[in-house]
Amino acid sequence: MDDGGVEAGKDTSTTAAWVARHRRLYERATRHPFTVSIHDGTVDLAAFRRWLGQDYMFVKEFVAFLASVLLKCCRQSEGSDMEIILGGLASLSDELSWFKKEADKWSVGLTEVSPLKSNTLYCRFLQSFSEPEISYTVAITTFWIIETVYQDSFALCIEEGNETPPELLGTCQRWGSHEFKQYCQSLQIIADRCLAEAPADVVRSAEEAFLRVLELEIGFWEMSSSQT
Ligand SMILES: Cc1ncc(CO)c(N)n1
Repeated sequence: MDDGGVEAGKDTSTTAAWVARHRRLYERATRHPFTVSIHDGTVDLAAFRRWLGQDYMFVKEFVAFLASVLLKCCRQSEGSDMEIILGGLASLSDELSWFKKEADKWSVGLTEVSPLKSNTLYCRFLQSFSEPEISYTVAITTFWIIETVYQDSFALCIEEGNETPPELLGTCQRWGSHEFKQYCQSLQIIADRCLAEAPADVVRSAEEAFLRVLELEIGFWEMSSSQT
């Protein structure tokens, strides 16, 4: 069987194998023209402001999603995963305050923002995780890839040689930092452990969710950068 050498083996984690196998889609999500334009310093600030307002709404829904991941964790997992997820949930409190401060800075009225189509679609996907039938393995894998797309996207914008506008560096640092990367890696370790123990149909569902997140993230960047 020719799998391009990216099938999960003893040395490769399942999630790493998926990133390799779906490299092009992964890069469309993490090297999108919108975030690349932040890195290049050519970003349309109207698009950035649109992203900010939409992402605030997304993060509020993400809180509920994470609460459902936490609940599944408490019900289905022993171990120390709970502390990591709880830490992530707690840091969203800080993040919501940050959004409000940032919105002030950019004169974005958060109360007047209504969700655009791609955001609504993404939020609906997040809401579907409140179903108890969706397993902890699928949920934690989804959580990992959602965070990782932002981590990878914004890490580019603070890499050496970036032309990122100084007033956007705080945003990029929030998700692009080494600390956030370590957090994503701890989620990846949990996801891989769960996937290694999961039956094949659960692994298949988790890979489908992984792909769906990449598509939704691309849609979210598209929505932010579109002129309408
Ligand atoms: C759309 C989107 N994806 C991922 C994250 C990371 O938390 C975010 N804030 N927004």
